[in-house]
Amino acid sequence: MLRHTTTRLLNNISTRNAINRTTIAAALRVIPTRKSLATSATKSKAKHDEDIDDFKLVVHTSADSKPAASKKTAADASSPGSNALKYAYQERSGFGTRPIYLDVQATTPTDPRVLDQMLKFFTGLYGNPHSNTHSYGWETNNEIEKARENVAKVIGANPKEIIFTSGATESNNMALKGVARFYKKTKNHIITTRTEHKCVLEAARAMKNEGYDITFLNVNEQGLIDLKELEKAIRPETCLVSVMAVNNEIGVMQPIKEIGSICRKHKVFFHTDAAQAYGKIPLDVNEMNIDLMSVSSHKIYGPKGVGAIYVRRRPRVRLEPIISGGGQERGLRSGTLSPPLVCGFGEAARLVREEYEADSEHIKKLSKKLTDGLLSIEQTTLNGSPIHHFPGCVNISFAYVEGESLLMALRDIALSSGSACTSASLEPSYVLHALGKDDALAHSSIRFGIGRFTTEEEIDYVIKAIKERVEFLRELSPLWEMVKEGIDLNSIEWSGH
Ligand SMILES: Cc1ncc(COP(=O)(O)O)c(C=O)c1O
Ligand code: FES
Repeated sequence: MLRHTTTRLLNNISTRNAINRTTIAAALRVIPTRKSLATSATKSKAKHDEDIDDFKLVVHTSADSKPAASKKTAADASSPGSNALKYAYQERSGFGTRPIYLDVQATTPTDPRVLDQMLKFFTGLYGNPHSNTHSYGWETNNEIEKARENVAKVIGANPKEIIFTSGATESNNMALKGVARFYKKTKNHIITTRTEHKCVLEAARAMKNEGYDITFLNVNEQGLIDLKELEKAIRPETCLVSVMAVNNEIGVMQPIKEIGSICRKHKVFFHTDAAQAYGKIPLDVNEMNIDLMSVSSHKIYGPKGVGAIYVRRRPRVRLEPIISGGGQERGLRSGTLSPPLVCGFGEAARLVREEYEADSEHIKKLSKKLTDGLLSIEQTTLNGSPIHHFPGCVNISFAYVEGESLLMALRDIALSSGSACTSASLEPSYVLHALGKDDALAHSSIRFGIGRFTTEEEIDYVIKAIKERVEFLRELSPLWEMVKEGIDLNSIEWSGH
């Protein structure tokens, strides 16, 4: 019955068949008809009807309610394209019109096949997987162990080395705090980098407050650490090196295998935050000498609120648990597991292996198209190494355009700047700063995330929309006017007030 509901929701896609990403993407969204758009425009109907033949891109955004506003906006500069989609999509899921989703580093949509696997745990299979005195417990536990195997296979690990957690944030905290606390009698030094995710930086800061010494490695202008600097930083009292595999803001891939061999040579444990890398780039814990790895389900089309930490058994890594209790998960993470989440994660992990080639090829192709399209706009730069780079994360600076204004003008595309506009703080991205970008450039940078369900039509639309809106915003900028006149802005002495 529930399976039927999901299936109906998915517009009769047989979720057991091999994936057809276009079919699934199309089932999740439908291009709005003129009629539906016309009814959504409540005000100035006459004006709207008049405009209906040259729809403004903005009418499909959250600004839908005021499509006929007289004030000229950046989006007014845009007009429908030829190859590109005419409009951002509308979802059929009952959540109204939505922008195109290009924020897959924040989270990915749940794959319908994952949801199908999860539903049975809310109905028949409700046993506690840790109950070992009856079949309710055994049957759920069997499913959990299948999930563990699927999660382990992606990185060449033994299933016994996988500990389920609530996500990569918890796993990162376990690695940094757990290892450091376990070895505190003899070791008190942790090495990490300046471009880690906040949860690693904050966990490191917490350990500093507990008296540990922390080295934050710098990165070069490409976003890469220097291996010699890493080797020099290792001391006899270093307990852990933690370096992320793929950066969430700029997609830069650190040389994980080389870092692993340096750490092994010096007998220091190596942890990597692979939240953005797991299932997306090749990772093998043995080949790369990785001792601990954090992964997250919702970055690979699985449910949110679940993840795992890989903890090597030989040579054994010891860590002090941060959650105490009934001793589940080898005593490292107490608490009853959530079977729907864990098994959804397991199915997502099975699918990333099965779809690896197709996903990688799809993402690479769309990424090239997007990058080429956006870099053809003058005065734009790709942030981070173009070579050591996961193509599904493209971060571009648009000089002389304020990031906030650009995001405002792009409300029909769900994007993130990784800077002030998307967070409560007013600081530009610390990651771009670490690469040596100045405030202005860091402020004009946008991250584009491409995933399994992104379509070529969406990319065509995005390229066109960005070109038009960057041009429009630059036309409003006195700085841009000066640049066009050939004035060297660095030669100007600005008067202070
Ligand atoms: C690199 C990185 N580490 C950790 C996390 C946190 O993952 P989770 O949401 O599973 O806690 C994220 C997610 O934003 C991430 O991108
Ligand atoms: S304040 Fe938003 S990008 Fe600078």
